[in-house]
Amino acid sequence: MTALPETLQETPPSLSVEEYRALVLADLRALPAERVELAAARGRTLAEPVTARTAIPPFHNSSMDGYAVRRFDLRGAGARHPVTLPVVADLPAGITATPTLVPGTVARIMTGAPLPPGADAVVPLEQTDRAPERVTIFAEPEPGAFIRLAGSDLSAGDLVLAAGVTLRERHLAAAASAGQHELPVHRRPRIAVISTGSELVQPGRPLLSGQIPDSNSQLLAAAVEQAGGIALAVGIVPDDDDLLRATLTDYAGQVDAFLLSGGVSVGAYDVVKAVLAPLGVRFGPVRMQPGKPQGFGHWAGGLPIFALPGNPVSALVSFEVFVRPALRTLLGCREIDRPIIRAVAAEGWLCPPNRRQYIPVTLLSGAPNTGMTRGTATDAEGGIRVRPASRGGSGSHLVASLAAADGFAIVDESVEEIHPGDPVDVMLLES
Ligand SMILES: Nc1nc2c(c(=O)[nH]1)N[C@H]1C(S)=C(S)[C@@H](COP(=O)(O)OP(=O)(O)OC[C@H]3O[C@@H](n4cnc5c(N)ncnc54)[C@H](O)[C@@H]3O)O[C@H]1N2
Ligand code: MOO
Repeated sequence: MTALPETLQETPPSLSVEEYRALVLADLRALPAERVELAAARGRTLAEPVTARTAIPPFHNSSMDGYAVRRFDLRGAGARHPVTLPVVADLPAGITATPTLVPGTVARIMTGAPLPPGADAVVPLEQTDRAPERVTIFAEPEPGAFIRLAGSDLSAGDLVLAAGVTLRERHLAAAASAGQHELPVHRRPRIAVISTGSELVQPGRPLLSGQIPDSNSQLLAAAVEQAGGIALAVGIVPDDDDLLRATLTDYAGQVDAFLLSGGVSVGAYDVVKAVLAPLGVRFGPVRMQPGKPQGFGHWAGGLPIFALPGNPVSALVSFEVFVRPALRTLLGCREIDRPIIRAVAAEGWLCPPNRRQYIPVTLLSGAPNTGMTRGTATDAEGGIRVRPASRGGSGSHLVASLAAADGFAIVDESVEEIHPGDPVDVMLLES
C-alpha cells in the first residue's frame, strides 16, 4: 500500500460536532464569584442561590384606596342598609406607626399602606361616600377583602433566585424586594479577540488589490460581549509567526482565553497553526459545514485558545456552536445553548455530504416562538417558515448574508437536500 503524504498522516481523524464540543468543554469551570451592586448585576450570572432576607410583602397592606374596617361592624351593610362609622385615622403608604383599629371605627387607608391591627378587610372608596370624618359604607366586605398578606409572595428565607440564572430586570426587582442590595455573580471572562491574515485592513481604510476589511474582529468581539464576556479587541495580526507569538505572550497575563480567527486550514501561510500546533493545540476537521477546520488547545499556563476558521460565516457558526457554550460555562450559566425551534423550509437547498450543515436562514413568518422547542411538530400552515439568508447558497465567505440571518438551520449529515415544506431545526440568534 502506498504511504499517505506526510501532511495527511498528521491530520487527526475528523470529529462529530458533539465529540468536538465535549473536548472543548471538558476542562472548563465557572470563574470565581464576586459581589456586585444590583444595578451592576444586570446580564451577569448568579453564582449562588439567593434567599429572601424579608418577606414579600413585608407586612399586611391594602391593595385599594379605601377604608380599613372590622367586618363585624358592617354585618348586613348594603346599598339599602348603609352603615356610618367614625374615621379615626388616615393611613398613607409609608406610614410607620399604625394605630390599632378599635371596634366601631374605621381608618382611611391608601394602597400599599400597612393594615392597622384589628382590621380584617378593606372597603374600596367606590363603595363609600368618601367622607373624611364619618364615612357611610354601602357594602359588607368579604373576609380579608383587598388585604395583601405579608409573605403572600415569599416568606423570609425562601429561595428568590436560583444559581446559574442570567440576571435580567425582573430578577433584580425580585432581589431588591427580598432585601438584597448586592448579588454574588461569576466574574466575566476576558477574551482577547485576534484576527490573523496579511490581507486584512481595518474597516473604512482604503483597500489595495487583494485586501479586505477585517470583519471578524467586529463579529467575534461583539459576539463575546453579547454572550456575557469582556472582549479585548486586539485587532489584526499579519501572517508572521513571531508577531503572533509576541501578541499572544503580551496578552496572556490579561485574559481568560484567546479567540483567534484565520490561519487554521492547510495553507502555506496558516500562521496560527504553525505557531500553536507545536504547543500541542489540536488542529483537525469537524464534520460540519461551515466550520470544518478547527483548532483548540491551551497556551502555557492552561489558557484556552479557540482558533476558528477565517471565513466569516465559518467563524460565526464556530463561535455559536463551540465558543459561546464555553463562555457561558465560564460564566456559570445554567443555559449555555441557543434555543432551537422547529421550522419549515420555504425553499429548498443542497446540503454537503457527510457534514452537518449550519446554514444562515431568515425567518419569513411568525415571530421567534421560544415556546416551541426542538422536536415540536409544526406544519406549513402554522409553522415558522425559513429560507436561506443568501441567494448565493451556503458559502462560508458570504458575510453580507449574515446581516439577513435570524438563525442557522441545522441539517443532519445524512441529508443531501432540503425540499420546500421539509421541517428543519433552527438555532435562533438574538434579534
Ligand atoms: N486545501 C484546502 N484549503 C482549504 C480547506 C481545506 O480543507 N483544504 N478548507 C477550507 C475551509 S472549509 C475553510 S473554512 C478555510 C479556513 O481557512 P483559514 O482558517 O485558514 O483562514 P484563512 O485562510 O486565513 O481565511 C479564509 C478566508 O476568510 C477570510 N478572512 C480571514 N480572516 C478574516 C477576517 N478577520 N475578516 C474577514 N475575512 C477574513 C480570508 O480572507 C479568506 O478569504 O480554508 C479553506 N481552504
Ligand atoms: O468549513 Mo469551511 O468553514 O466550510 O468554509
